[in-house]
Amino acid sequence: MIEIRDLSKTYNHFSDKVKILNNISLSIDKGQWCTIIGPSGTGKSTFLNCVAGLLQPDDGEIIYEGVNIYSLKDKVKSEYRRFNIGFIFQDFKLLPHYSVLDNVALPLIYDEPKKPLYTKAKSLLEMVGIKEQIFNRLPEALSGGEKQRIAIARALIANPKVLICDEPTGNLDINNRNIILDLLSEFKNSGKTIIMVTHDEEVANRGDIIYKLSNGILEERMKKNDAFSLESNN
Ligand SMILES: Nc1ncnc2c1ncn2[C@@H]1O[C@H](COP(=O)(O)OP(=O)(O)OP(=O)(O)O)[C@@H](O)[C@H]1O
Repeated sequence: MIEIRDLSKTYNHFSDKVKILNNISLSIDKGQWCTIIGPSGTGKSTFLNCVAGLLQPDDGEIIYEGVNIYSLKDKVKSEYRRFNIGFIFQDFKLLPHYSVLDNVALPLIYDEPKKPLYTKAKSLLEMVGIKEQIFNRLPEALSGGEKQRIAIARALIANPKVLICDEPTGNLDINNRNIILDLLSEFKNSGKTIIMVTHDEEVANRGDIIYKLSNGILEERMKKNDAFSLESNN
């Protein structure tokens, strides 16, 4: 279970202060797939970054199974995140000087023996539909969709309990999108938790619960067949 309590975040733009998240409280059950939608610039990535322990909120607590991550020292927090929380960034954040295979293996390079780690990395890459021919390429020689799938494989390498995804299918064609959605469904069915931001209605409807972020507040939305269209909300 993830408890988000009274989460607030303000950005400063010179003398202006803009409140992006306004006292958000939310519980996400273990094994739940929670989707967040909302117009561009409303703070969805900010919310995910705060929840993942990557961006210190101004106020509030983020509690993973009793662990308040912002009360941990930086090093302990990074370790906690590394083994419990997988994060798929909207802009992938692949390391430019490392190969596809190294990018996927790197999170655990100091923790696991190299041979089984690389075997696991290869099998994850195959699961997301990346062919062996590009395992040794650098990220600059990849398409957006390939980068996105590699970022997904990297997020899964440590077998995290929670996967936080910022538009994980935004660059994918329908076939690859469906491969990733099936993989995420499998992840969820094994008791893991997903928190995902998306602009794609079909992707949003794969979640158990949908929230819309606007004006700093999260509101629960009805799912497909309940007379709402994400188009009109974005
Ligand atoms: N580090 C920062 N400093 C100041 N303002 C920021 C910072 N990061 C984001 N913002 C602003 O905060 C607002 C929310 O940004 P955020 O990226 O969280 O939105 P979003 O809902 O994820 O957008 P999108 O759907 O376009 O990805 C935007 O107006 C953005 O310009």
